[in-house]
Amino acid sequence: MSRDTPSVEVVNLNTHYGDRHVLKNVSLAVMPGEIFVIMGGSGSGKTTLLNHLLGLLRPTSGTIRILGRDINTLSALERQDLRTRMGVAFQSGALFSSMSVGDNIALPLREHTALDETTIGIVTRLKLEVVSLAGFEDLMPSELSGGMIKRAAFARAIVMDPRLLFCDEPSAGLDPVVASSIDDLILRLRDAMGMSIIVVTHDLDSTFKIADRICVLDKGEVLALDTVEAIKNADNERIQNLLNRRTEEAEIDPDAYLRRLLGEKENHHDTADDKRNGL
Ligand SMILES: Nc1ncnc2c1ncn2[C@@H]1O[C@H](COP(=O)(O)OP(=O)(O)OP(=O)(O)O)[C@@H](O)[C@H]1O
Repeated sequence: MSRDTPSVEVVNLNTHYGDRHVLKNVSLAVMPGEIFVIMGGSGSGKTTLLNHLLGLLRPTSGTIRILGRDINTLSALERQDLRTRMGVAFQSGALFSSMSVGDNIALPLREHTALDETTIGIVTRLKLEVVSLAGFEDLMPSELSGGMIKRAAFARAIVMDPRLLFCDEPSAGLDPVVASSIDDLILRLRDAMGMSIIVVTHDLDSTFKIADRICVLDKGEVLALDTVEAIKNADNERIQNLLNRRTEEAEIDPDAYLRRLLGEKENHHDTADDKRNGL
């Protein structure tokens, strides 16, 4: 495969759930070494598109080529071979709770390679080091923090040195500092391993930090596909609405929100009115 062959190429993809048309003529191409972010509001079709790229759904019409192969024409064996060149870091981490971190990460090597246990141990420890979890192989997933679980999921996703890495909502459920460190990890993985990385997210801060290009989905359509700068400066009203939604959310005062949820009244003791009223 040449450097000019897209790692992922989607042409005129259409999907229906029953009568519902959920992906409408979606076309895109992800180039080698590119971090490509699929973003959009809830229900815009991000997960459906990701599931297509992973070969988990069949489209109503359209073509999907992964690493140069049309995934809907592959035999079961060819499909399995292709899967070994794709890594997936799921939203929840999806580690097996009954296995140690090291065994979770070694699993793809044990299932898909003939490597001996010594080599598997070395590769596992190397990948843990890449995600800054060196020395954690004997812990159980329940002993890890949310951010560490995501890191371990990344270690497992890259253990076979994939050409293509998929990340589903990598920053979901993390506080901003930990989320930002996961963004740094994604950038570092791309720079160190040169793979294409496809990230599905609705986190705008993360998108703007890591993306080479952004595909904005809206109601199943590609609303825009461009660089960070171009998306930020787009004068399309629907894109601006998506970007502004973040601004509105960021303006919510978390303490006031919590007080409202608890049914507490606003505290007026320091207001000018209270002082005037002698309170
Ligand atoms: N299995 C299903 N059967 C029927 N409709 C579905 C199914 N899965 C998703 N949908 C619908 O398809 C549309 C796209 O859903 P999808 O989950 O791909 O969106 P999304 O962008 O990933 O949303 P979110 O960010 O909330 O996860 C939505 O209207 C959703 O209700």
